[in-house]
Amino acid sequence: MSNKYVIAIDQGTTSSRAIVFDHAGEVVSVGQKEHEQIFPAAGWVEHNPIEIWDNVREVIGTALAKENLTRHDIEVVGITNQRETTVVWDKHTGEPVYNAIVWQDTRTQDIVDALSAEGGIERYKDRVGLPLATYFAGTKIKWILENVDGARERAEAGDLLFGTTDTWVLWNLTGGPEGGVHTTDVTNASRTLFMNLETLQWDEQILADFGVPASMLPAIKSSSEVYGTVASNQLLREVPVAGILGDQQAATFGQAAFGAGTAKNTYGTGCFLIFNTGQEIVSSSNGLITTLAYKLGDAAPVYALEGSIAVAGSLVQWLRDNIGMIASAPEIEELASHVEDNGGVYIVPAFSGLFAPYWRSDARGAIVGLTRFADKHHIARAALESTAFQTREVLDAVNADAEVPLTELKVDGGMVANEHLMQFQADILGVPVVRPKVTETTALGAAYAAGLAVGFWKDLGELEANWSEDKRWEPVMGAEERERSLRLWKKAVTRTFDWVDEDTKA
Ligand SMILES: Nc1ncnc2c1ncn2[C@@H]1O[C@H](COP(=O)(O)OP(=O)(O)O)[C@@H](O)[C@H]1O
Ligand SMILES: O=P(O)(O)OC[C@H](O)CO
Repeated sequence: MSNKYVIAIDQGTTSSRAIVFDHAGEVVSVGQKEHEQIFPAAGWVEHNPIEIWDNVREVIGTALAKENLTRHDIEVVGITNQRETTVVWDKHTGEPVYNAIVWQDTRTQDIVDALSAEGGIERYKDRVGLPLATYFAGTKIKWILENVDGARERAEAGDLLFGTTDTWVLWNLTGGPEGGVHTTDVTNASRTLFMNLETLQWDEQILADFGVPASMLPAIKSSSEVYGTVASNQLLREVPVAGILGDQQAATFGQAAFGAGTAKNTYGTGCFLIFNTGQEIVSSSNGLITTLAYKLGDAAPVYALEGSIAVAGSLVQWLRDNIGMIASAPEIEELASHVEDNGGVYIVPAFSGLFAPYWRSDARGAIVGLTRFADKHHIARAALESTAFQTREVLDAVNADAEVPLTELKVDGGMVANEHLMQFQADILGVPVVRPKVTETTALGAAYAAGLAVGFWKDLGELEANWSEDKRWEPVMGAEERERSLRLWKKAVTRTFDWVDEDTKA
């Protein structure tokens, strides 16, 4: 081992981070910068890809500078990313043809409706593991081709490239128009609606149905191999880039959830529970999606079931930015602690419809159970509780699909700093919730994938040994109370259905 460290780039929904890790998996240095959330219309969410790339370069510089590191201290680069968020750009100039359309964006509902007219939303589920939904990248590519002037012609002429933000960062990092590597990994490819889960190749028939030219799509590689080296005009020049994992899969890897039957739940902008099913492709009968967990070089792929929850920490952001109820996200904990319970208030944050296990794009957010008694403390509490209830519903789905119930849940992500939420989560699940010492599991997972490819770490056993428990919350709520509040939550969920119709679209 010539160099001491691995750097991971975590291109997330709210910010980009660069984190330097040592061989023990400990954080050595962090650079982080938020980017603008652009909301051009109700249901539309965009990011500026140029801002994202500028921020990625800046946070790499910050992380190195803080500890006086240079590229010579860094063995390898790993990339992890918000998944599904779609960038289309000109391969000759590197100019995006449109802003990045973010995973939460619901503008492609008409495309989903048209495609599902034949075969319903599960039309492609057997092949790709996903229902047709606005969430996935394929619908967003189609929207860009149909709505950006000249995009279809340029794509058909072979001038445009598509990528999720892993690919956008990799292409720019490795030279952009001058030889940039146009590649993604199996985990990101599995979020497009275009990758066949068995062959791990793009499905030509689905591409034809969507009208998307194959020439736009990146090569699909494993999650852990050398894709290229950083270009000569970058700070990390000549360092190999050797790991890519979508952020939720990266967190699974960083939590050392390697065996079939292991799981983790990440509480960030959204909340995503991933359950490792090993080499088996399990099709859910309970509203989960089937996805890739990871693939290490030439080894067989590892699959997973996933419960995707669109809104978790972003509800806290919404209370901060749109309502002005709090000045910072952590303040919600103090506010919620003023009351013993939610006062009968439930918030169902169906801002982008509801993802797992409902997949109801016609749902929109609701606050129910309001009386003159309810105040901001109850609202704060209900906001936090909504994340815990949504997690309970996806855990129930996992347990129903897997038949062997999970006996504890490993957690990570920005919201797990919230002790109140973690206790309530254990109460509502009825199983312990366990937080590891390193909660930057997303970046750690990408670092691990990259480090394994170049021998910085030798095997999964070495990574497992790095994992250690920080804190555990045991359930204390009685079963009757748990089931009563769950019934009320489910009643609240039904109140959000059927909201989107011709009137709301007008
Ligand atoms: N103490 C807290 N209590 C509740 N929510 C929090 C707290 N701290 C951060 N958050 C929420 O966590 C999210 C940030 O988590 P992070 O894992 O960085 O997200 P992402 O990777 O999606 O960008 C934000 O949505 C924020 O509102
Ligand atoms: O940026 P995060 O952590 O909210 O993750 C976003 C997911 O990858 C979306 O599928």
